[in-house]
Amino acid sequence: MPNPTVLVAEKLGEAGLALLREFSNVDCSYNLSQEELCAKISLCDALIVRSGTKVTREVFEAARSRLKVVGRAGVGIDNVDLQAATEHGCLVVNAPTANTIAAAEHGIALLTSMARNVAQADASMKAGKWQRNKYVGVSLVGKTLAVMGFGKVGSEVARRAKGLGMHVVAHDPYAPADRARAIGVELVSFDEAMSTSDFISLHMPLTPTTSKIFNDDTFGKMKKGVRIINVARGGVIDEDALVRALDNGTVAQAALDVFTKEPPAADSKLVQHPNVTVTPHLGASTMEAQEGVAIEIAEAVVGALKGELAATAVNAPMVPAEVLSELAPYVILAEKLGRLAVQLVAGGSGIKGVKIVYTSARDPDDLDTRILRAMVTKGIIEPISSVFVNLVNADYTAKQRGLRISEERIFHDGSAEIPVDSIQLHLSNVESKFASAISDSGDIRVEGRVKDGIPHLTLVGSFAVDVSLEGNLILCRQVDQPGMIGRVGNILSEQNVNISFMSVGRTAPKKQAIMAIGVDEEPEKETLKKIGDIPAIEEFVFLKL
Ligand SMILES: NC(=O)c1ccc[n+]([C@@H]2O[C@H](COP(=O)([O-])OP(=O)(O)OC[C@H]3O[C@@H](n4cnc5c(N)ncnc54)[C@H](O)[C@@H]3O)[C@@H](O)[C@H]2O)c1
Ligand SMILES: O=C(O)[C@H](O)COP(=O)(O)O
Repeated sequence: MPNPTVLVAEKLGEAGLALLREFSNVDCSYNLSQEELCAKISLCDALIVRSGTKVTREVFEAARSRLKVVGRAGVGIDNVDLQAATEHGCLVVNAPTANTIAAAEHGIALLTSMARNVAQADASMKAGKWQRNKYVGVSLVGKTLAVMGFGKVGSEVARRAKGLGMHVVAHDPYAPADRARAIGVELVSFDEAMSTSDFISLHMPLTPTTSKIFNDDTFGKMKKGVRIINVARGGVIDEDALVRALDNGTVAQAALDVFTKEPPAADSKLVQHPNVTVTPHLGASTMEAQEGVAIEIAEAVVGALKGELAATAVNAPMVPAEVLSELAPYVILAEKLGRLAVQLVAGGSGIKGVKIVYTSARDPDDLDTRILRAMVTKGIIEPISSVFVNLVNADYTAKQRGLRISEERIFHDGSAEIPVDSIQLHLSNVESKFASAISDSGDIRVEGRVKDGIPHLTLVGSFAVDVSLEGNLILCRQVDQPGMIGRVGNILSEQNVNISFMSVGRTAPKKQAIMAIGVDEEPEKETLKKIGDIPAIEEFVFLKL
């Protein structure tokens, strides 16, 4: 396999680039136009951007399924079309933590410099003036600051503002009250935050709900002479309404790091307003934050390219690293069971319903099965289509194909140290090319377990077997009689096919049995035919795992 290619479309810290280069070909091409990006992207396995690149549906379409991961070297993913990414099975990862402090510090820098007219006074002095009376500021101590969006950045801003002696309230419909209480911040309603605050600092993401949430109506609810800081996203403010509020004195000052359109027009009334302090989206731009972000995103992208499940996935379930490592062998088991089950289905017999049954000693809340369900889906769909299925698009792809996947948990009286005792797949309303795979309830049924970290097949239909799920598998149903293992073994060894495992499960001595044989190589058709010709063998199937 050639090394993957990573297109880095915006400036990234050296430490991140070095990590990427260890594993991939890195193409640093900055300031690409949309057309240039679309032209390049079909040659790339990963794309890394900051906030300056729009990763639109057009980009995903132009990638023609090669693009596996988009890494956003920062927090905000409003410049990436997540729906299009998901539909194309492209994972989007971000670097959510490394620039938090930088953004919070920039928020505080804007707050303090705005209150004391630092930028305006500096410009005035550089223009040769000495205007001490013009630039009298306002004090922060004892004033009320409303933090709108009490997430990572918002809570760090709150913590720092408390240190400046401010009274801090916060509004965030999703923030836990105990986190606010721990910092000494009161969570209040939107309207209360608007009407009681001297300073309002914005820290929410740009979403359809927050778009232009600060508009004529909300400025109308604010205390006259309020001061606003925005280091979140320009789009949360209706910028024309803010200019009106500044002009009529409702808003005394604003300090803005972010704009609806970046860069804003040179003659933007907002940027040029005398009561507005602006910076060109510098919140994350410290040496320390950029090195941290570069490393965070490079690790996430390399991990995703290696097929590891990302802990900072934006369009896939976020699964903590410790859960990922604990579930790793079960992830393999789930995919192999799916792969195996679909190969047992007779041609022309479309699969509609799949039930996944987990037996586990864990409390349902302690077992996150989303990855396992995604991997079963991958195992079922990939062998019968050209679609690339991963954690990102598994549910979407299943739905598109009319595949209903349900899950059931059965409590197993064992150790809760082990996340899953067994995984069973039931494929309903299908015929099987290996009749013995049909269980008493009429479904194709396979079951597996993890033993010593290795996935094993433990049940086919109603037959207990025990064979590790590696390489390829031959399943034979035979009349249980001595010498069968030797006969099949001889046929395979004649063609130099190495047998890795063998297991026989029978209903009763001398009755029917299922022989499961693990083989490293794929036997030729002629060899398989010879096995089928053994009189005691009633049916057999060759399965690729
Ligand atoms: N200027 C910069 O360079 C810079 C740097 C870092 C982050 N940011 C931006 O800052 C914002 C916050 O980043 P973060 O890392 O703290 O994200 P975060 O996800 O940790 O926090 C966002 C918070 O906003 C809350 N929220 C969502 N909808 C809300 C609403 N309608 N009203 C109030 N709160 C709402 C969420 O519950 C969450 O707690 C993002 O927009 C991010 O893109 C900008
Ligand atoms: O969302 C973010 O992380 C910040 O807005 C930083 O964006 P940037 O990487 O373009 O500086």
